[in-house]
This record gives sequence, C-alpha cells and structure tokens, in this order.
Amino acid sequence: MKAQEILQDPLRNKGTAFTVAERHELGLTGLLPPKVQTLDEQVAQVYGQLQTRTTAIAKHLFLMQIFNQNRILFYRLLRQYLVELLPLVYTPTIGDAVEQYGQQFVEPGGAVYLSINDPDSMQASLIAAAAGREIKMVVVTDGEGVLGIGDWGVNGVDISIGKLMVYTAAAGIDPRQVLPIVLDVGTDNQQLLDDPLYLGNRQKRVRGEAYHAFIDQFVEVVETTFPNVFLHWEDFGRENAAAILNQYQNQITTFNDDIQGTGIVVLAGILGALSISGEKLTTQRYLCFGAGTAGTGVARRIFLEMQAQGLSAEEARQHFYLVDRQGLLFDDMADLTPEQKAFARKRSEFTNAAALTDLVAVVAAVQPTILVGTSGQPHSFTEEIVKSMCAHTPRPIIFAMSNPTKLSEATAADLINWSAGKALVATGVPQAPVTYNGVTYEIGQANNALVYPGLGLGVIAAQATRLNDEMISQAAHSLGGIVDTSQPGAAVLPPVARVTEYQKTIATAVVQSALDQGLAGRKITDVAAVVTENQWLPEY
Ligand SMILES: NC(=O)c1ccc[n+]([C@@H]2O[C@H](COP(=O)([O-])OP(=O)(O)OC[C@H]3O[C@@H](n4cnc5c(N)ncnc54)[C@H](O)[C@@H]3O)[C@@H](O)[C@H]2O)c1
Ligand SMILES: O=C(O)C[C@H](O)C(=O)O
Ligand SMILES: [Mn+2]
Repeated sequence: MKAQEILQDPLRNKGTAFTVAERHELGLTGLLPPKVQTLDEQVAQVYGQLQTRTTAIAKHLFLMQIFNQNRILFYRLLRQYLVELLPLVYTPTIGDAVEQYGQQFVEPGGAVYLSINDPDSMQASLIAAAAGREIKMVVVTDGEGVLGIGDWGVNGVDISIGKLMVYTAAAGIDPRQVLPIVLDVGTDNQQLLDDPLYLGNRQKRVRGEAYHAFIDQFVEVVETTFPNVFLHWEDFGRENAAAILNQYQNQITTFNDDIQGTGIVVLAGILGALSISGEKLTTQRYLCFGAGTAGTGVARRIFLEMQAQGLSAEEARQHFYLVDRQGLLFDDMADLTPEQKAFARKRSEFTNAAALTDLVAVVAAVQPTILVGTSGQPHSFTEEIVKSMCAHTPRPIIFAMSNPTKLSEATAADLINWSAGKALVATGVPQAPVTYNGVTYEIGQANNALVYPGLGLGVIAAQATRLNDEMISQAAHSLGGIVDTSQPGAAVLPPVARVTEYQKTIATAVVQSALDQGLAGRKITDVAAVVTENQWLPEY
C-alpha cells in the first residue's frame, strides 16, 4: 500500500499517532507533522474541537469526518463519551443527517450503493468495497421507512452506517468486518425527486415482482460473496419488511431490527416495568398504537411471551388490541396487513365498535394496562389518554417508541406529570430524568440500539446458523435483574451508560441459546470466553 493510501484508509490510518518507526517503515516520514501523539491525546484534541461545534448536526458532521479518517480514534472517542455522543451519531440526530444527506455530502462513508438499474454490478461492488476483508455483518436498507420520517431513498444509507457504528461502539463488533449497504430502488419522496442535490436514482420506487427479484438477487450475491454473513435489514417499508424477513429467516442467519430488535427492547422494558409494579404479564391488556412494522413485530413478541408464560395462543390473543389509521383494527377490514390480521378483533365484542376510530375512544373502551406507540404520530398520547389509563390501572405502562424526537408520541415529562408519577415510561429517543413530587424518575431508552448490538455479537461469536425466536426471547430475558427496580423512580430498562456491559450479557445468552438448540456453527466450551474473543477494542 502506498503511503498516501494508508493515510486515506480509515481502517489503517492512525494520523499523528503513527510512531517514528512506523513512519519510516510505511514511507510516512514527512507526510505528518513531526509530533507523535498518543490515542488519548488525539481523543482529547478532537473532543475539544467537537465542543466548538454548536448544533447537533454540525457535531454529527464533524464526528463523521473523524469516522471517515480514523476508525480507531472515532470508536475510542465514542466509547469514552458514549452517553453524550450516541445521540449525535445515531438517533435522534441521524434523522436530520438523512434529510440533509445531499446537501451535506462529502464522502460515501465506506458504504455500498446498489442500484436496481444495474444489478449485474452487484457482486463486483461488494468485492470492491470489502477489499479483501472478511465481512461478517451487513446492515442493509432501501430507505423507504427511515425511523418515522418515511421514504428518503438513497439518503437512508446513513442509517446502515449509523446502525453499524452502534454495533461496534456498544458490543465491539470489529469495524473491519462490517459493510453498510443501501439498495437504491428509487424513491416516492417528491421533495427528493425535485431536489437537484438528490444523489440517488431519480425515479419512482420499483415495487412488486421486480423489487422482489432484486432482493432475491441481493441475498444470493451477499451470501455467496460473504459466506456466514449476518444480514441485518433496517428501515424497509411496511409492505416489504415483514415479507422479506418471513421469506429468509429460515434459510439464512438474518434479522429485521425494526421487527425483532424492537420486540426485544419492548419485552425487556415491560418485564422491567412489571417487576416494579409487581404484576404479571398474563393479566395485562396490551394496546399497540401504530400497527406497522415495529408495532406488529413487538405485539407478536409479547404474544409469544404470554404463551411462554402459560397461556394458549387463543387465550393470549385476547389480550391484544391494535390501533392504526383506521382506529381499532377489526377482522372485517379489507386493508389489513398479514401481521395485523393476526390480532384483529371482532366488532361484536364492543357495543360501540363503529365509534372506535380514534385512540381516545379505544383507550376508554379497552382500558389497556400497556400502551406502546410505534406510529410516528407526534403528541398522540394526550393528557386525556394518560388519565383515562390511570383511571383503570394503578401503574400503566406507556412506551412512546417513535423516533426521532419530533415524532415521539409524548415526552417523558408529560407522561410522568399527567399520571402523577404512576406511569412506567420508556421512550425511543433519549430523555432526561423527570422529577415529580420529590421523586426523580429515570427514563429508560426503549430503542433497539440498546439490544441489537449484543444480539449480533452473540450470533457472530456462535457462528449461529440461524437466528430464531428462542434466541430473541433469551436476549430479552437476559436483561432481567440488571436494573434495581426497587429504587423509587427506577427506569424500566438499564441506562445507556452501561450499554457495553449488558451487550455482553445479551451476547452470552444468545450464544448459550444457539448452543442449546444445536444452532452454533462452531465448537464452544466456554461461552463467556467466546463472546470476549469476538470483541474488538479501539486501540493502536
Ligand atoms: N424505539 C425503537 O427502537 C423503534 C424501533 C422501530 C421503530 N420505531 C419507531 O416506530 C415508528 C414506526 O416505525 P415502523 O417502521 O413500524 O413504520 P411503519 O410505517 O411500518 O408503521 C407505522 C404505522 O403507523 C400507522 N399510522 C400512521 N398514522 C397513524 C395514525 N394517525 N394513527 C394510528 N396509526 C397510524 C401506519 O399506518 C403504520 O401502520 C417510527 O417512528 C420509528 O422510529 C422505534
Ligand atoms: O433507529 C432507531 O433509532 C430505532 C429504530 O430502528 C427506528 O427505526 O426508529
Ligand atoms: Mn429502524
């Protein structure tokens, strides 16, 4: 490798930390200022520079610059200041980065851009991007359902990049072994189609057979180019996300984060909440608001858990109510998705079925004990709704899952205040603690980022041949007991500050489950050791 190439390769570049001997050996002498810095000195220097940026997006762009120059420095910085920097590299700031992708573009970020108009180049692109590296993990999006902000076409690439950053920062996934990918199948976002700075294919989204043929080809090419890869799907649209997962989950080692990752974090949060309230899951009434990809994925996870706790499928189903645009979902509706159908109710169960077209009416009729928002509809959990829940249950569980911040169903402060401290709250975006009546309530962040890194680490460490419901259930349960729920105001989920620690716990549970089920692709004698061995640390 030529000296200049080394300085331009973020996976090899150490910048001013190259030693005198390395500079001689690699031909870098004279190509850097003479002073040799330690990694800690570099971290302090860039952290200082970061503080001079005043907006979240400016900070994000500065951090991306470090990411594009020096991965070890980037990850060391990120790990050291994780609680402060995670919201800048990931949710919520990443939502702004996606929306401004064309305007802010300077570098492709090591990602792969696969165009539906040029499927024959797919393998060559993957090989060129990998450049001889063994790729063990791919995060792919087609940008149709980015967070709650919708269709952002090729701009969605930031989500693939950002999700992989969290894998490395939280669980130590080796950044040399990952590849972020965006599938550019067009966009139906007219604002982008009209934007001269849009960098993707300027065409309507391809749908139907041609779309699925492209996905099939993608899966085949990825699997043959990178055998044993763990394939993570992110932010696909509602009509495709579950269909793709259903098609592939029994064929390859694969995962849909919005469906399964979100299921894990919500189940873990509900179990945490129930350990605070001292109640049982099997007596809860569950209301999903926004029954799309995440909403139905989460409902299914809780439904499976109710069965694991002893209910029959039919008994468990009686505990679920789904609300979408139409209001409460009934089985006579023509436009239900397959995932919604599984939970649709009968009109005959209600005396006022025709009136159940909004959340207020449904909450009054159903009297839910758990309300989970995955609607992308801001401020839809109103004071009236919270008070209505409180009238029927002593400690309602209310999770406002929608991202980014501007789309959250409620702020934590409102939920705590309106419920007089009774609601057991979690939110998808980070939220500050809330003090009410002398008690400070910590707010758990129910974001799949708090769990999927450990899940992926476990899958890679075990070389798992499949990722199934049992492993997902074990991942959720492994978080039990991590939070001291007897503390007044305790959060229902463990804090971001401890995220690296509990990813190991999750990974260990996943490896053990793979082993127990005969799904480990390698011989394992020491589960904990296998997890640690697979963790990369940012050091020179
Ligand atoms: N916290 C997390 O970890 C996490 C994970 C995944 C998704 N999410 C969030 O959940 C939201 C939805 O994501 P998704 O991928 O499921 O999207 P999706 O488009 O698949 O689902 C959204 C659903 O909300 C419904 N909806 C829209 N307007 C509505 C209204 N007024 N009333 C009721 N329902 C309405 C839509 O019809 C759709 O079914 C996003 O904001 C996303 O950021 C959070
Ligand atoms: O990306 C996130 O913050 C969580 C989730 O995957 C989402 O789509 O909102
Ligand atoms: Mn997502």
